[in-house]
Amino acid sequence: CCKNVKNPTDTIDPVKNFERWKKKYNRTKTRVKREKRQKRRPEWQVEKEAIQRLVNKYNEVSNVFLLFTPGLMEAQYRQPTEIQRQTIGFALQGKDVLGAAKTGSGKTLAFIIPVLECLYRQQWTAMDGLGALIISPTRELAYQTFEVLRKVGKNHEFSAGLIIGGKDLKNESEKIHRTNIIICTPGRLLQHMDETAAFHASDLHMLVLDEADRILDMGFADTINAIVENLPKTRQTLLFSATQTKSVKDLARLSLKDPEYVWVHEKAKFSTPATLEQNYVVCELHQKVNMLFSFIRSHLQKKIIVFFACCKEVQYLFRVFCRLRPGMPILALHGKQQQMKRVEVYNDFIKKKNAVLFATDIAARGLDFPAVNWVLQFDCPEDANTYIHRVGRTARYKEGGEALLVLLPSEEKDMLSQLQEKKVPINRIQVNPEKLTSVQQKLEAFLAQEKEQKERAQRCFVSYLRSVYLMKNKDVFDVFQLKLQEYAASLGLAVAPRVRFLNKVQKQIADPGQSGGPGDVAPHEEEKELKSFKAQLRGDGLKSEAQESQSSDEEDDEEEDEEKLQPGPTGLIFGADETEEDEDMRDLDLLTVKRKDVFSLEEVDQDDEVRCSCLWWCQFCGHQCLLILDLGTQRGMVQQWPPLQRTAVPATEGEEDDCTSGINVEEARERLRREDQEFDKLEYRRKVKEKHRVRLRQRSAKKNGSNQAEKAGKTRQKQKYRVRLQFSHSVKRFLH
Ligand SMILES: Nc1ncnc2c1ncn2[C@@H]1O[C@H](COP(=O)(O)OP(=O)(O)OP(=O)(O)O)[C@@H](O)[C@H]1O
Repeated sequence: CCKNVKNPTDTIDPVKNFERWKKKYNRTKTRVKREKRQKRRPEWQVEKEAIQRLVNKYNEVSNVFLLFTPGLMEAQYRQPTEIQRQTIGFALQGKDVLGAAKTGSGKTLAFIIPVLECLYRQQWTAMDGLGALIISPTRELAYQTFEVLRKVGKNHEFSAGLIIGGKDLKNESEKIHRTNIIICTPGRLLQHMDETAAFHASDLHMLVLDEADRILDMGFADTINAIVENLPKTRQTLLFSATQTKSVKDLARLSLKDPEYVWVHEKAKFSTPATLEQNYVVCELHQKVNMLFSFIRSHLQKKIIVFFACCKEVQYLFRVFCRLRPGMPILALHGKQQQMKRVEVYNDFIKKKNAVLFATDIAARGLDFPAVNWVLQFDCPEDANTYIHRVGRTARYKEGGEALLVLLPSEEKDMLSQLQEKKVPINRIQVNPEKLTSVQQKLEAFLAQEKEQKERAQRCFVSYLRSVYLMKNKDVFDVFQLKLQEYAASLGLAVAPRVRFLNKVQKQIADPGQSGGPGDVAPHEEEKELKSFKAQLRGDGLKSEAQESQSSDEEDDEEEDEEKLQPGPTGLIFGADETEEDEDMRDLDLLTVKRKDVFSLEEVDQDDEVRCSCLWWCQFCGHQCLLILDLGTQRGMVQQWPPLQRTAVPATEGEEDDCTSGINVEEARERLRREDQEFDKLEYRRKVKEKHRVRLRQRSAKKNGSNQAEKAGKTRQKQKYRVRLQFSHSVKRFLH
C-alpha cells in the first residue's frame, strides 16, 4: 500500500524535478568548496575575515551585540540597556564617547564590551602590551569593574591587571608591561608611569574614565591630566558619569576628540530610577540613633545600606549596634579599614540575603551590590549629586528599591530645594512614635562598662560635629543649630565632650578682640588661626582644601580625616576647664502625625543570633593585592604588598585618639617639622618624576615611528597565537 503514497513535494514534471535537484546540488557544491578553502587557510585569517565582516555590520550591531560575546550570554546579559545600545555602537566605530546615564543603568558593560571588542578586533596578544586602560575613582569600584571584566571576558585570552594602590612597585613592575587591560586608580597608575621604566602606554588603544565626576571631586584632575599626557593621541577615549557636572564637561573637552555625547536620561522627568521610591523624614538629631535601631528592627528580612557622614560614626555605631543585637547581620565599610578588609566586607555583603551595611560615602558611587532593598541616609548628603549616587545603590537595573533620607529640621528646607532642582521626586513621611524604640539606656550601660567604647562615642560626637562644620553649604549645614548635650546623650554619653574648635569659634564670634586664653601660642600664629577659622566659616576653608589635597583613594581621605579636621596646630589648645556635668536630656517629643508606617515593627526575640562580620578581623590585614589574571584560563596570581600610606607623615601612636582633647602643641610642631621634611622629599621626587616623564615621552615618540614597520611583521606573527574558537563560532552564528 505504501507504494501508492506519493511524496507531496514530487511533481510529475521531470524537468522541474531536475531543476530543483540542480539547485540543491550547486548549493552543496559551493558550501563544500568554501569549507575546503577555509580548511586550507590558517585559522587567524578566517578569524580576521569574520572580524572584518563583523566590523562592516557595526551599524546594525547595536541591537544585537549581545549575540556575539559568549561571556555575555553566560552572564545572562541578553538585551542591551539604553546606555549600552546608544554608546556601544559609537565606540565600536572608533569614536570618542561621553556617556551619562542614571545610576544602575549598566554603564560598566557600556565600556567593557568595546574594550574587549577593540582588542579582539586588533587581534591583540600578551606580547602587544597595554591595549586598554580603565581608570576608576575608588579601589572598590576598580575591583568591581575587574570582576565584571573577568566574567564577561572569560573566553578571551587577554591578561588583565588590577592596580589599586600599594608601595612595592617592583613586583608590579615585573608584570605590568605584559598586561593588556589595566583597571586602576589614578594615583597608582601615574606612579607606574613615572617610576616603572618598562611600563609604557605608547600602543594604548582605548582609555576609559569611569565615574569621571567622582574622579574630579576627589581632586584627581591634575593626576588625570598628567596620565593623559603620557598616552598616545591616537587612542580612543570613553568617559562615563552618572551625573553631568561642569568639571566633567571640562575634562571631556581636554581628553576627548569630537566626542559623541550620549546623555540617555537628559529629557527624563526624574534623575533617579523610576523604580525607586524615595521618602524623607524630619528627625531631631538626638532621635536619630533610636530611629535607626527601630528601622533595622522593622526590616529584618531586608538588605539595607546606611550612609553616615564620617568614619568615626560608622565605627562607633557599628560596634554598639552589634552589641544591641537587632536581629540581623551588621557590616561596616569605611575608609579606615585596610584594603583587604574592605574587599572582604564588600564580598560578604554581596553574598548576604539580608544584612545591614553601615558605610561612609566610599560605598556611595558605582558599587553594585545585588538586591539592596533600602538605602537609608542617616546623615544628610553633602549635595544633591551625592544623594543621587547614594540612593543609586538600590533600584538597579529594573529592580525596585526604597530610599529614606533623614533630615534635621534645620536641613530640610534647603536640601529639599536642591533635590527639587535636580529632579529628584521625594515625599515627606512621618515616623510612627509608637514604633520607636529607645536604645539610649542600653548605650549608657555599654559605655559605663567599657572605657574604649566611651572614647569611641566621644570621637563619633566630635567627628560628626566637625563634618557638619566643614560642609560647604552653610544654608543646609549649621553646626550652631545642633543641640549638643541632647545629641551626646543619644550616643550614650552622660556629658557632651568639649568641642574645642566650636568653643573657640563661638568665642571669636562673640568677642573678636579677645585673646585665646591660657597656654596660648604666639600672637601672629593666632592671627593666622583666626583667619583660617573665618575662612572656614565662610565655607571656603578646610573642606575644600581637604578635598583638593586628597591624592589617591578614599581610604586615605578618611585616614586623614582626623588630621585635616583639626583646625590647625595652634588653634585648638585653649584649655578651657572641664565643662560642668549637665543633666542628661531625654527628649522624646516626637512627630505625631502618621502618614506612612515606616516602622511596622513586630516584636522580635531580643536573643536572636547576631551574626556580625567575623571577617572584620582579616588575617591579611596590612596587605593589598595585585591580581594579574589570564582572562582565558581564569588563572589568577595574587601578590601582596604593604598598604599605601597616604599621609605625608604617619600619625604617631595615640594621635588619632586626640580628637576629644585638642592638640598637643609640641606634638603638633614636631609633626609640622616632619611634614616639612617630607614635603621637601616629595618635591624632589616630583622633579625626578617630571624628568622621567619627559624621557618617557621622547621614548614613546621614537617608538611610535618604528611601530608602523613593526606592525606589519606582528600581524604575521599573530597567526601562531590565535585560538579563539568560541568567539569565532558565535560570530559565524551571527553572520549566517
Ligand atoms: N544588558 C544587561 N542585562 C542585564 N543586566 C544588566 C545589563 N547591563 C547591566 N546589567 C546589570 O545592571 C546592574 C547595574 O549595572 P552597572 O553597575 O554597570 O550600572 P552603572 O550605570 O554603572 O551604575 P552606577 O552609576 O551606580 O555606577 C548590574 O548588576 C549589572 O549586572
